[in-house]
Amino acid sequence: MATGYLYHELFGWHDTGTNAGLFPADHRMGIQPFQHFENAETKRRMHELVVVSGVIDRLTRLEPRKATDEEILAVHTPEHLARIQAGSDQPKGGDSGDGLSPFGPGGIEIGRLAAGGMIEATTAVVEGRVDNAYALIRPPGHHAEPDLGRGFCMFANLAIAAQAVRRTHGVERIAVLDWDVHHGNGTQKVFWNDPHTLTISLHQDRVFPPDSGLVDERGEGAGFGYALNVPLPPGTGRGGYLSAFDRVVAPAIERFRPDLILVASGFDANAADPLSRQGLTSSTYRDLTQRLLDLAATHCDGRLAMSHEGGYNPVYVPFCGLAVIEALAGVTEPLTDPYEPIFGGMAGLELQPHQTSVIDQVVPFLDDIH
Ligand SMILES: O=C(CCC1CCCC1)NO
Ligand SMILES: [Zn+2]
Repeated sequence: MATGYLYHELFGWHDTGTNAGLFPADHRMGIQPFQHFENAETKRRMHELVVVSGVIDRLTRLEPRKATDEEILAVHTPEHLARIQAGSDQPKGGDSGDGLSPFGPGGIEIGRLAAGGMIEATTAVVEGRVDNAYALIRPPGHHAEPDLGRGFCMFANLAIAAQAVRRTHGVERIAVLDWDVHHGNGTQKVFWNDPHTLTISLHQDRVFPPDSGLVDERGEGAGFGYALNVPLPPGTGRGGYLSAFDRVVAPAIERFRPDLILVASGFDANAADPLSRQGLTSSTYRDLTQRLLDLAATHCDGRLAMSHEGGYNPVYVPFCGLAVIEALAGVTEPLTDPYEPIFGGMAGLELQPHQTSVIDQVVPFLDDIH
């Protein structure tokens, strides 16, 4: 099993400042400066665990490149690209659009590298140079809409990669699973009218964007039925996620028969994340990945590529991310996650009736996938 792995030190230099990602320091309000939730540390620590664990030796190292204007404009508006460029030209940088997504001077170049990194990882999979791939990129992308960067995202990295391989390699049917704890609104919006791209988002109900990711968001026009949303209640753990996968994700992908599976891979559904209230541990991420590998093997010669998104606990995200990469690479003796007994041992992480009632609402929608 050849697994591609893409990371670059420049991803750690994407500068998100000290407003903690939400509010600028202001002593009059008691708000102290603190590094942005979306900071280099968590992703750098995940990379370092991939290296120190030795798993890096099992991977095929891929190199990012900068996405071109043409590749970015296949998804984004010229105005959005111009806004990012204008901010990047400022002495202190700018913001991707919503005021929560800052970047430093020259920041567009790192944004291009993130989007281009996912293009390279996805292309390597489509060309068969690797069986599957993980792009540990930054800034994240799944909230970025065609005309607006938001939720810490600058460019819609995964969507840009999907459109790029469509153009260069004629890939037709692409299934996207977003298991970041926040709704994949950007990816959904890009493909809202597109029956050739199935977007499935498993997320905490109305956590972010607060008015987004409801079960009745199903796509429009020819794309109706090709957007699926499973807004899981706060506190959902292993049982709810595996049930959502087995009852919604797997049958949807089986009906859709993709040529390629992409994952917006955020780890902020982990049980110790500051920006959500779910209860996942590394073993569930590993099991979700194995399930995807089985589906990819059955439907699209194993073609599976993952784009890193959120995840904000610098101690635990590395273990969750490593578990995914170990599964992709077919590691048979994975590193023990020391936190699994603590975080996975909490009460109530098995499937709950109120979680089943959400999943039950989505299952009938599978009939609209052809
Ligand atoms: O991880 C994220 C960012 C979520 C934050 C954006 C503003 C408040 C919550 N999205 O996947
Ligand atoms: Zn997130």
